[in-house]
Amino acid sequence: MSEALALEGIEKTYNPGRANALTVLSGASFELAAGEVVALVAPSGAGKSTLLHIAGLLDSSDAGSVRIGGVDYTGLSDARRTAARREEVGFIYQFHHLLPEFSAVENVILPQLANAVPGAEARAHAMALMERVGVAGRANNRPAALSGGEQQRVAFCRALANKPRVLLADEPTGNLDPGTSDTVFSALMELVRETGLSALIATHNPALAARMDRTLRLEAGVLVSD
Ligand SMILES: Nc1ncnc2c1ncn2[C@@H]1O[C@H](COP(=O)(O)OP(=O)(O)OP(=O)(O)O)[C@@H](O)[C@H]1O
Repeated sequence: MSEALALEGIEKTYNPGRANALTVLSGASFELAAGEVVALVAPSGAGKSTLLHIAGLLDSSDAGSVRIGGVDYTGLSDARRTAARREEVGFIYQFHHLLPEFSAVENVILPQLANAVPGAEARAHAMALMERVGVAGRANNRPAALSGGEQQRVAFCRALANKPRVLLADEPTGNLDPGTSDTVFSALMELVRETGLSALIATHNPALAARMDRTLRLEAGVLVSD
């Protein structure tokens, strides 16, 4: 199976050399195969968000390497890393972070325009994604007019709009009540499976973790496979 994402020996210390220095990652390594969906589980504050930000090239590590699609981005220019982030990675956060002044469908179209997809094609793709997760009927509403579950479904569509190689999600349904979380998570999993996407999904919820292919635990700065 080919590799979608690989971390090797990732180290990260906040405030290095200071009295409040905090080592969060101390040699974290793992590989995500193409099409694999992996749960990332750890106690609060253990460093899940830090790890996801480094894996998605939003933050740099102090040591170690990040490969996406076989390309090692360690030490590459900010321009290369920014382009890879836009083309290869989709992010979903606990809160939707949709742009409030744009409609739901426009939020899904915008990242495609940044990748030079023609407008009509971007709109058709956005509507197809929104149809698949049951929010096409809300396409022309602004995020504030949508329910929490609908907002998060639109955020899934936005993350998948550029057909990324890797999806990174940080508690993607953590902000929703348990019932809504379950149905919205099912919609996400269907979308991920249909598109054959590789995903690393942080969750505190053991029932959601059990629905993924395997679980990685972040313990004392390293990743341990269950
Ligand atoms: N920019 C920063 N500067 C200093 N310390 C930070 C910074 N970002 C995170 N930390 C600290 O690093 C540790 C790991 O944070 P991180 O957000 O990665 O944890 P997490 O596992 O995602 O937590 P949670 O599950 O609560 O979201 C925490 O103790 C946090 O306070």
